[in-house]
Amino acid sequence: MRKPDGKIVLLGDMNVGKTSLLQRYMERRFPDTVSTVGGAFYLKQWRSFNISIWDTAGREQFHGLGSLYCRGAAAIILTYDVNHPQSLFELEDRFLGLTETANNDCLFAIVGNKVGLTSERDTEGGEKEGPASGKVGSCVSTKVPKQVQPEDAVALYKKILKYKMLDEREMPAAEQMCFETSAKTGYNVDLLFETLFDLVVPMIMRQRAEESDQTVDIASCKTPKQARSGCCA
Ligand SMILES: Nc1nc2c(ncn2[C@@H]2O[C@H](COP(=O)(O)OP(=O)(O)OP(=O)(O)O)[C@@H](O)[C@H]2O)c(=O)[nH]1
Ligand SMILES: [Mg+2]
Repeated sequence: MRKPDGKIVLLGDMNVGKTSLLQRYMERRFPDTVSTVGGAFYLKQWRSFNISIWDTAGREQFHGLGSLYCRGAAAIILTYDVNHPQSLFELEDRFLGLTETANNDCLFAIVGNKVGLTSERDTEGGEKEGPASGKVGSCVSTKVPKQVQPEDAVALYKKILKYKMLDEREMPAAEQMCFETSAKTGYNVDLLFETLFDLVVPMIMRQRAEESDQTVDIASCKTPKQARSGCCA
């Protein structure tokens, strides 16, 4: 298998929908998930480049692995659940510190997943409590009001650039890098991943160009003996 040319890592609290987002994008479906153990990756070919996309476990017990997965990352997707403000706070408190091992010019996307989440309420207006409640009746779906607003994500993005001492003028704008998604319906999921691929590809090309500048072409190098002229050559 060819070594990936670039790496993108999904980070965020358990249950925010990291695995679901990745499966929605790569497999075009929204299957039942189980909480991730450790990490796993998909390979995506984008133009002529191979990009690995890493899914990580949000569970506290796997926290220590996060910085290993972030090593050499070109982009990190910090994921939260728009219905759980705590999951946004956790990004700053618990997950940002794991990104120290990423590339110096690593990009950050802030993703609020589960937009348009609905809860089923019966016609009396009470919230459906699931099969155990024993309630029977006609149900209507109502949208759960979002608990986290896009401005909160934008504020976090700007804070991250400051924390990383990255120049805001040289980085993609917050509006380009903050997304609201639904892994369930697919809303904005392609946009998220493909925006990142398009940003990561020039980084890979730049890195390659820098590496080839530093490479010494042994064949074209003359040994001191060959280079010398005169009677002893
Ligand atoms: N309604 C709705 N549910 C979602 C969405 N995304 C994920 N879920 C549900 O949220 C739960 C958790 O999703 P996962 O993708 O497993 O979450 P995770 O972030 O990978 O969790 P860990 O692996 O434990 O870190 C599952 O029951 C999903 O079906 C979404 O966009 N909308
Ligand atoms: Mg998972």
